Amino acid sequence: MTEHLVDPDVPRDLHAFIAGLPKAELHVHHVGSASPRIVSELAARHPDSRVPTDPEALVDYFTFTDFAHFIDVYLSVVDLIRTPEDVRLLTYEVARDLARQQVRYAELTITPFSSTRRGIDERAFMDAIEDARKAAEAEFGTVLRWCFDIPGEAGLESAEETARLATDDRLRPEGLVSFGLGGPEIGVARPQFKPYFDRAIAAGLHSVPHAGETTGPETVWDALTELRAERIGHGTSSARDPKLLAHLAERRIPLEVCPTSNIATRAVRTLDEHPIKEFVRAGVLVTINSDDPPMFGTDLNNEYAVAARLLDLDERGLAALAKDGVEASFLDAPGKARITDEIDTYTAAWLAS
Ligand SMILES: Nc1ncnc2c1ncn2[C@@H]1O[C@H](CCC(=O)c2cccc(C(=O)O)c2)[C@@H](O)[C@H]1O
Ligand SMILES: [Zn+2]
Repeated sequence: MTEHLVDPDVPRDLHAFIAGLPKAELHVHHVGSASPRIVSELAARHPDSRVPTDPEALVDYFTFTDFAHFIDVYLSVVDLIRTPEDVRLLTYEVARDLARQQVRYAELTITPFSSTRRGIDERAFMDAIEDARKAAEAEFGTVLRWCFDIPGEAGLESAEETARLATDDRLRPEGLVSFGLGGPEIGVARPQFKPYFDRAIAAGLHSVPHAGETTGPETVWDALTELRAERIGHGTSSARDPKLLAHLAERRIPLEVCPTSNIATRAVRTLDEHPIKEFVRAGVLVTINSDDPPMFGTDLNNEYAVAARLLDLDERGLAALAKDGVEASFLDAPGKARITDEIDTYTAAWLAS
């Protein structure tokens, strides 16, 4: 258990239960998962960068005044990833961190446009992530899948490039399962990305845009109707629209909730004001995720502890939440059954001990 992440309002044995609970992570960004050790190693390699090399100094560097500041800092870390070997190392180390938390399956959001526009060869980029994915599965037992997201603020050029990389049979990596849209939402209307989502969906990819993180519920409606979203990244502002909540519940469209992220980017003021309780009350399928864990001083286990506190969950409630994450994933049925059975076996043994 990472000591600084022990929530004093959550019993220690519940933290221990969470630490051993098999889990799925559905909303976590590739570069945003770089540990302080990796970030400082890359920063030392590239002394022209403004990113601090001292892991202690990173805590201050990763304190954000608002969402725009977060994206600015995020891009300074993106700037540190310059070679295919940087990409491979990052991906492999992210898998190691996930495996340590008993994450059995993760859909990692990758922004290939940010790397190819910075000069990394597209073929070498795909080979690097696939090589890391296969090594991680063989060595840690954690299954990784990819979501390629459009960095919406970078414009339609980035949408075109992301759709091309995701749908070209010669480039598209085997681990790719979904297509997303990230970055700031203000001034970046979702409907303009419809043709790119149409292409990705026609190529067999699932639609998982961010929506309603920093703008209102109308953005979530746009993601549903225009981008045919099957899950919503964050969807925080959905709580302001009862019709939308009813729609999400009825259609079983999961929300990828990342509570600590919403506080760190100042999308929500405090954890106690987080709308997760409203989502559950409305019958919406809630999944718990970490978004950019080291940048937000969290990890997936801590997000489960936060959820336990906000939703007043015991071991059975946490196991149900973990199973909802598996259910909402894009794993095949046997893969889902395997993790769900593991969760049940683990929970029964814990409660019997
Ligand atoms: N909570 C989050 N909510 C939303 N997105 C999040 C979140 N966490 C991480 N991201 C990531 O932020 C990036 C944004 C990148 C971006 O806007 C941009 C704009 C202009 C140029 C370039 C460039 O690369 O040159 C990039 C995306 O990669 C996205 O995956
Ligand atoms: Zn995100």
